[in-house]
Amino acid sequence: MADANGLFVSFEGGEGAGKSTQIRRLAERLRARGHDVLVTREPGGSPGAEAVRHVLLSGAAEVFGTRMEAILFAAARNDHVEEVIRPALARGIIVLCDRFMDSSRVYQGVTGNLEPDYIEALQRVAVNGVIPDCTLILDIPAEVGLERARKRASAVAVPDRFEKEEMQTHEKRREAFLDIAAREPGRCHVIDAQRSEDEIAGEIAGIVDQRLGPSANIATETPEAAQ
Ligand SMILES: Nc1ncnc2c1ncn2[C@@H]1O[C@H](COP(=O)(O)OP(=O)(O)OP(=O)(O)O)[C@@H](O)[C@H]1O
Ligand SMILES: Cc1cn([C@H]2C[C@H](O)[C@@H](COP(=O)(O)O)O2)c(=O)[nH]c1=O
Repeated sequence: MADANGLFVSFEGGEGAGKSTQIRRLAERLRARGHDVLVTREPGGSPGAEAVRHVLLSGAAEVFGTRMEAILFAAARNDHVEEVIRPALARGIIVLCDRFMDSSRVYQGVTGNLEPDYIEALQRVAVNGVIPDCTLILDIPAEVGLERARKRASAVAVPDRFEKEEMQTHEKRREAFLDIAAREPGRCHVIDAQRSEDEIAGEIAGIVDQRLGPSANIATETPEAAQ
């Protein structure tokens, strides 16, 4: 479990599901309520892991075998955990992470055809006990998510090498995220990501407030603010 008083929330789902959008909105909401929030992402989130991200998402990684790729994702994750996430949680910070270990289970494990035992062993080393308290799986048909990602890419960036894969592969990933949610209902919440941004943000706010309990609204805990 996560350390000390912080809360560790990961966001998972296919390309263009709306993870970054919802992380931004949740961070704004939590900060407005007096919380200290860290927004981070994977692969990346620490200087070392960002360097690995650059390689993994570029054409250079096309010559890597799936095992090498999985090990690199795990190495980047361990650096991110030890350098950034664990220290933040120990200071009571709420950590919102765009993708985490479930992405490796799905992308390298299920669609990369790696044995579940191999992926799980790598994840144990990578996370070293730091498991999200709550994982929000943004669920959307692959076609809809990719269309969103394509529109965004034409405005800001080129698609990464994972976004270019077959539709069938993306659909298989959607099912794999749903399987994880079914196996770990205490940690995972499936969010229907085809709705409006406001509707999704409202549902996520409710889930996270519940996880935070009585401390959900620090800003209104002073007698003056409560009036
Ligand atoms: N609920 C929504 N309805 C319609 N469009 C949305 C919604 N949420 C996000 N978008 C738009 O879809 C695009 C993808 O959203 P976003 O970048 O948040 O997704 P993501 O899951 O982080 O994607 P990726 O995993 O590919 O980085 C953006 O242009 C965003 O503005
Ligand atoms: C953490 C993680 C990520 N991936 C893949 C999934 C995406 O296609 C990219 C990240 O791009 P994003 O725009 O930042 O979502 O990397 C993966 O294959 N395995 C992982 O563990």
